[in-house]
Amino acid sequence: MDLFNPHTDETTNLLPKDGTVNYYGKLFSREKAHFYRDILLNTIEWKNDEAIIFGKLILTKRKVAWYGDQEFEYTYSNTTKKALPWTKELLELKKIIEEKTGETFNSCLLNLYHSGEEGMAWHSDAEKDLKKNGAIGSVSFGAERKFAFKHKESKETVSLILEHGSLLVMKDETQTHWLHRLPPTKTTQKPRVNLTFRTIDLKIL
Ligand SMILES: O=C(O)CCC(=O)C(=O)O
Ligand SMILES: [Fe+2]
Repeated sequence: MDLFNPHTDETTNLLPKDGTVNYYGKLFSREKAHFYRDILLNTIEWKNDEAIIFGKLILTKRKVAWYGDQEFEYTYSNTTKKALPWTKELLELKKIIEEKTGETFNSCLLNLYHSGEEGMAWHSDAEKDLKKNGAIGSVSFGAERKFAFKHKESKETVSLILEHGSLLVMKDETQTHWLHRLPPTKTTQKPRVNLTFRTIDLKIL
């Protein structure tokens, strides 16, 4: 199913069952979105992501960065990362997303896709350090890209386009029952910056 339904808004659950995904559309004017895209490209400490797969250290083309309230250590893909302190713009964005969604976040994982050739494979964000069923606020700047969900059992899919300056929220049981991915595409050579605001569960650290 493709969701290009003009009647959906941020109160519409895009998933038919087993989780909640809300698309808020563009939160920023074109100018403001350009401003955040450029400042994030230039001020974030981007690094190629490291993963250990079958015992081998792999470096991704995509770049990542992790920021948070304190120096949390966060483990995924068998590697441990330490959060950097918030930058001015990340704190501004965190506040805007918290006010929009009524949720709170204590960390943010950022992804930089240099062009449409780079994407992210099917996965769910249910690492043990993340608050269970906590909301994830995903903000996109730069190239518009398709984003897709696939139910783990029924294999149903739902997809949408993430626009420049937009917000998507995944919450409730979404990570337990659905995978998501950012498919690679030949339709753009332009970069995209994605921010996923998350809550690390401090009780288990
Ligand atoms: O780039 C995106 O929109 C999604 C990134 C993502 O799924 C993740 O960082 O876990
Ligand atoms: Fe994800």
